[in-house]
Amino acid sequence: MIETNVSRRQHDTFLQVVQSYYQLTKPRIIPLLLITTAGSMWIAAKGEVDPWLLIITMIGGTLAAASAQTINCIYDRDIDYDMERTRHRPMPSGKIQPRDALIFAIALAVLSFTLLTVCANLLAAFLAFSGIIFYVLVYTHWLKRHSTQNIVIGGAAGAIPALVGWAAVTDTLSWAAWLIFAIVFLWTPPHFWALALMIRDDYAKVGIPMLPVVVGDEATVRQIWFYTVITVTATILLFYPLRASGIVYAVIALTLGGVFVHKSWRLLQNPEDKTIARELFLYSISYMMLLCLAMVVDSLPITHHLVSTVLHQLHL
Ligand code: HEM
Ligand SMILES: CC(C)=CCC/C(C)=C/CC/C(C)=C/COP(=O)(O)OP(=O)(O)O
Repeated sequence: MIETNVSRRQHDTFLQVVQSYYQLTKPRIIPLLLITTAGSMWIAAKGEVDPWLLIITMIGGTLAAASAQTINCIYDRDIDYDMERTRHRPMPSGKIQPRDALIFAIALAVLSFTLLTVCANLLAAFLAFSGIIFYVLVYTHWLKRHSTQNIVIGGAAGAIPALVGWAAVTDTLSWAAWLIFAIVFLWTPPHFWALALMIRDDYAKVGIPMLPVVVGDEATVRQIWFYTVITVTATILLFYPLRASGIVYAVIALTLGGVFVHKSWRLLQNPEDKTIARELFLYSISYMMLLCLAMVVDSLPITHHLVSTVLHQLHL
């Protein structure tokens, strides 16, 4: 009886440790990073992605993003302890020691680099690795605590998975790859600042110069509006002039973009309204998810077939 209780306790402890390491990687953000990678891969492969390459790239991307987030958690453990939202993360709550977390992060980075090099290509591996370096050095170390442009410039790290996907398929980077990168890059300010409007006081408390803390709500929503409009404009360039995606993508991108611009416009009219800010933040996530899904669907051979049949029927 006593033995059973002891082993159950050990089992519980083991599970708790695994769970803490899992939380260290900020796992809820990773699926969307992978969706941008997938959108890029499908366009690069003209709708016919090698399933094995897809799985490898997803695993390699996950490991790289998890490594980057873990190092960010180590670096930010002081401010994470002071903020309500992040206080219960494994580092500030003392569940994991910084040294152990660093070993974990290095192991993840090495695994990611090795896997992508061996099973995809060196360019994809280097890009994923550069994502870790950029997120840690440029965003977390250099900009996050020192500039209101922290997430604009630092946001480039979050757009790198799109390049990883393209590189994994073609072993090169084209204009279309850079455009998908630009779309995620330009989308990041509306995504994050909408949230930052809601949690401004938390950031102010720890002295992080997020835009709403420094310039206030009105100036922030003007920036959100600007970036939303150019994000939506950028999405259309994939259809014309690049012609990397077709009409199905263009229609979906315009529809999703219209809603994005509308929500951003409402916020511009009501800068203090936290409900609208929250709506915009939540929509930004669905927007990116559906936009990438549209890239995938549009690239499929069956979609091309259906579109040409319809155009033929319409004598176009
Ligand atoms: C510098 C750039 C970015 C910053 C500062 C940022 C910041 C944040 C923050 C603070 C949250 C709330 C998370 C929480 O409550 O713990 C969040 C949520 C989220 N972010 Fe971002 N983000 C950035 C870029 C991205 C990118 C590039 C993606 C994916 C393409 C992304 C996807 C998400 C998702 C899916 C959520 C919702 C997670 C949930 O369900 O809780 N973010 N972001
Ligand atoms: C290819 C590759 C490895 C790319 C890495 C991309 C990456 C990890 C992007 C994450 C962006 C993000 C969610 C930042 C959170 O900011 P924060 O850390 O300031 O948020 P917090 O306030 O919740 O701590």
